Amino acid sequence: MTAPAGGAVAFLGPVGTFTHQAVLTWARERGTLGGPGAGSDEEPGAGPLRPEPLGTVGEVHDAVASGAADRGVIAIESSVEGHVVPSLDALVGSPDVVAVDEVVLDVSFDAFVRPGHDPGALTEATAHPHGLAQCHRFTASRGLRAVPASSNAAACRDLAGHQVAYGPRLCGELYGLETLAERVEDFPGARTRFLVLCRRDDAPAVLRGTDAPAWRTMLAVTPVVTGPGVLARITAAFGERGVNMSSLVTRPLKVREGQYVFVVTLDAAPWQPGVRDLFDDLLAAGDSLKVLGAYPAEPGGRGLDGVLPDHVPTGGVRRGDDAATVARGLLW
Ligand SMILES: O=C(O)C(=O)Cc1ccccc1
Repeated sequence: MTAPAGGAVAFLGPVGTFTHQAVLTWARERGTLGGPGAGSDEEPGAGPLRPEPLGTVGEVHDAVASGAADRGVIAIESSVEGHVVPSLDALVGSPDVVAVDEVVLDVSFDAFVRPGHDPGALTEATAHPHGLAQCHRFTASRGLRAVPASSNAAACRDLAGHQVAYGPRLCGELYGLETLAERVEDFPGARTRFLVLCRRDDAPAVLRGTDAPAWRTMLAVTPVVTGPGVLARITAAFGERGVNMSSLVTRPLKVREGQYVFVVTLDAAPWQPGVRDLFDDLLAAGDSLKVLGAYPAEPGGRGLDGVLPDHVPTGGVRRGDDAATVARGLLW
């Protein structure tokens, strides 16, 4: 896929968010970059693709849906915190916007303070909710109160003298801040996946112009008739058609308690063998389906080595454990 020449790319701003870095990475990998906001990543002779910082993920969706932006980039999933729920719900709820590409970034947070701050007067830590969640230990060790911000860069830009902000290293320089500590995240090596959005009506042409060895599809499956075994029926259909499911997330339909949409990621494109048959099986069973995105799969794939015994939740039990351990893990 190439980035659209001359197009605006909307992202969660202000300048300096991780999402901004995702835009720059995507433009470098797939196409061209230039114009205001491109900063030091502007390449000589590159075409004028314009990063456009917006205030919220909702505004990014609206800009893409209305045509004000050619593409939008949103953070969708962290390897530590899981899905960015407002981004996921916006995609599930949008009739006009779909994902056509993916960018994955390493994410590390530095802790910033205002120059000249009183060290004894620091009472709050501020960042995007995912930033706060990923730096929980630092916040707790300093006895700070967590205050959510619309983005990590917004927290840095608007930092008050009694606050510590968590954000990308670049934000220190951008917003004239002092670095209190580097790499303050609880789990080093965290990665965040970002999706590149375009208008649903433009997606088939964009995807036809994309050459990739492997694909993923994000699909919303809503069983209209619920009852025992519904999820088993859906997962069995995947097995019967030989389509691998690499992620399954449940989100409430919001209109009525106890009703859910399943957001499934499958390791194939909608046009690949078996997938259309799978969709037909689910439609025949009465499910409502919506493809939320189709994009080239990250090289190497995910979880192919299996889950290491040390990495399963502590207190979980397995075949071969003694009876007392099993009884404790399963409660009886
Ligand atoms: O706030 C930011 O910098 C974002 O781009 C959203 C986000 C928050 C936490 C991890 C990755 C992206």
